[in-house]
Amino acid sequence: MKSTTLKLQSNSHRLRQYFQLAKPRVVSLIVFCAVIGMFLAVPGMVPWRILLAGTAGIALVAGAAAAANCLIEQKIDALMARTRGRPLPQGEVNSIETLLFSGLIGGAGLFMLYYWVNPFTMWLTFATFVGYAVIYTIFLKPNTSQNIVIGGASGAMPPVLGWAAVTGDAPGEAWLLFLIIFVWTPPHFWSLALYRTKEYAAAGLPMLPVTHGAEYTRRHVFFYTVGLTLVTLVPYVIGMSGWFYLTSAVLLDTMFLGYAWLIWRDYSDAVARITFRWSIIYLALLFAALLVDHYLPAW
Ligand code: HEM
Ligand SMILES: CC(C)=CCC/C(C)=C/CC/C(C)=C/COP(=O)(O)OP(=O)(O)O
Repeated sequence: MKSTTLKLQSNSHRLRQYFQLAKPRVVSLIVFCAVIGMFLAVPGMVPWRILLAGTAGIALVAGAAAAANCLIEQKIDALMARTRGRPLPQGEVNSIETLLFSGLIGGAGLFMLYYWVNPFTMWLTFATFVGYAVIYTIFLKPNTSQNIVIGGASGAMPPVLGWAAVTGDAPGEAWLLFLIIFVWTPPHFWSLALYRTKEYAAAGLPMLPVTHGAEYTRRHVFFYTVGLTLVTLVPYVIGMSGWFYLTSAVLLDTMFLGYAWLIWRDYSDAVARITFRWSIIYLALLFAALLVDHYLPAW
């Protein structure tokens, strides 16, 4: 009896470790943005098969990409306080197990997308996987301070994937949502990098504050946030969204600009931490506003 309980406990511990490899918190916001892309693609309800298989497929492939990133970066992860506790540096799982896990869930996700959604979405999602797990993780991240700007393209793909899942197409509106996440990524990441510069330097990663200094990075956070503000107004300007979205975007942008201004002109690690946390809440609320606006009667 006691040994059965212990075995169950250790099984659930192992499951939790595998779950952690898939970076579940980041992936949940990615999936949220993809699902909103699905709803924005059509006037009425998204067909259930597309909603369920599309969501599960994109989540599985995003989780596989995150696990592949953990596999490739295990040595670097062991060097940084923020990432040291991950399952690979802790020895909770090994490289082969991680490879199998990533291949298995990624393969299952691609299969679902191909057969239950459409082949176009499967190929786009596969390209996104390669963009993050190979191009960003192996080539960009260790080699250029623009790593997250270029690599941000794969993180920005979810709304396009969602849109493609429903329509089999990727029109301009979907790419506008892509652009929002693309321009959001630098202030999101660089605010974290600013208060973790020493860790990145110790790990030998050429993140912007390591290569170009804090002042340069702080200015870039501010100007990217100005760019983000402008891009987030476009859905209203082109008639894709209405007043509810515009009001929400202006409020959210004002907060973000306020934090970004403080980062530039009155920096403290505490402000950078808050800005990083805010960037996540901001993106979730902005996409939620797009969704609510989509179903509100025209104002
Ligand atoms: C190249 C693009 C990106 C980079 C370099 C990046 C980097 C990071 C880093 C370093 C963290 C800290 C995780 C930690 O505390 O251990 C983080 C957290 C987070 N990121 Fe990003 N990110 C990117 C894109 C995205 C995208 C596209 C999304 C969602 C649409 C996203 C959502 C999140 C969320 C929700 C968290 C919080 C996770 C938590 O609380 O554990 N990120 N990001
Ligand atoms: C198929 C699909 C939708 C894929 C999505 C790709 C994906 C998981 C993008 C998220 C970006 C992300 C977790 C960046 C973390 O940066 P990092 O890896 O530099 O952070 P770390 O230092 O925490 O590992």
